[in-house]
Amino acid sequence: MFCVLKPHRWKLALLLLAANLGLILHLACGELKNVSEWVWLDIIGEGGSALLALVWLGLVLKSRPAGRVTNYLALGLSCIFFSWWIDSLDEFIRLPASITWDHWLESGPMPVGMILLTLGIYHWHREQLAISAQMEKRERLFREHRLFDTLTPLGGADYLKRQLADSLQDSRDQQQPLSLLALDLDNFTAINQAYGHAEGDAVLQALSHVLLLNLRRQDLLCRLAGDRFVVVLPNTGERQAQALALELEQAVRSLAHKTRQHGERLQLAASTAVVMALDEPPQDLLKRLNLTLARAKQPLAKSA
Ligand SMILES: Nc1nc2c(ncn2[C@@H]2O[C@H](COP(=O)(O)OP(=O)(O)OP(=O)(O)O)[C@@H](O)[C@H]2O)c(=O)[nH]1
Repeated sequence: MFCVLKPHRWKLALLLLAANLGLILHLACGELKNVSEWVWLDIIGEGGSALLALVWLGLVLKSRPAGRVTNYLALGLSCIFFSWWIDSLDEFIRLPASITWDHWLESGPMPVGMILLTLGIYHWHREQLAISAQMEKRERLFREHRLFDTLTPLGGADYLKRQLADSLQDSRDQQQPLSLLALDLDNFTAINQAYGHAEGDAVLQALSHVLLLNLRRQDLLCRLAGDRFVVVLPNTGERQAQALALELEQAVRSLAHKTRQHGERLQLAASTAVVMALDEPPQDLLKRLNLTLARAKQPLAKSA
């Protein structure tokens, strides 16, 4: 408790000094009342309020980081405590009727304290809103993180569907074409069988990097499943998408991936398909893309 309050020791020492000065001033100018004159209800009410203000101050200082907002709150509560403290002193000490400064000491700090406290609470509220917004952003990032593939640095199927829905909406709003490109490795199963699953994983990782390097800034590459990748191409018509697909096929053929065990070069090839988005839901567009890809793969399947 005390080490938490350590950064605020000067504020607390000042408050203690002010409270003691008030007491000394009362003792110097007045005289102690007899116990029979004490009004217990007032003592408990005023003294209890002063004590509670001290507890609030301790809790605020303990739970908040030092800074501007904490200073407002601490100063406000200190003023309120001081007012209640001076108020409770006249329950024990009688001051001559000619003295008026005790009214100033008693009533002056209260409104100042209330204003400072209000300012502090207002800024605390704004601070809390900023923290909540930050937390929400982090939570969203975390949620999106789970939609990412564990093998490649790419989004998975769920992420693709989400982004596709947004891209379709953007393309409708901006009246710009949107195309989708699918790329599937040919005979990837044979690589897994000949060199093992881990080597297959390494191929998929290398492939994802090569594809990323060959795409534009605005394109979004995702791994749909296994050896199938899908690219969302904003502001792209079918011809441009087909040209990009040919470039990607070429890049895959040129990829000189070497196996980890024997350093043997793997001859890779991929099939591609392209569709342009119509006014349709994301799942229909993906279905059309998969069908087009299946048709592109048909000659390969027959020759196998
Ligand atoms: N290494 C590895 N293999 C995977 C992964 N996910 C799926 N696969 C394998 O990828 C292969 C995909 O099979 P297919 O879709 O028939 O692909 P393919 O053998 O390339 O056949 P075609 O596409 O017709 O040329 C299967 O053998 C899966 O076991 C993965 O994360 N890592």
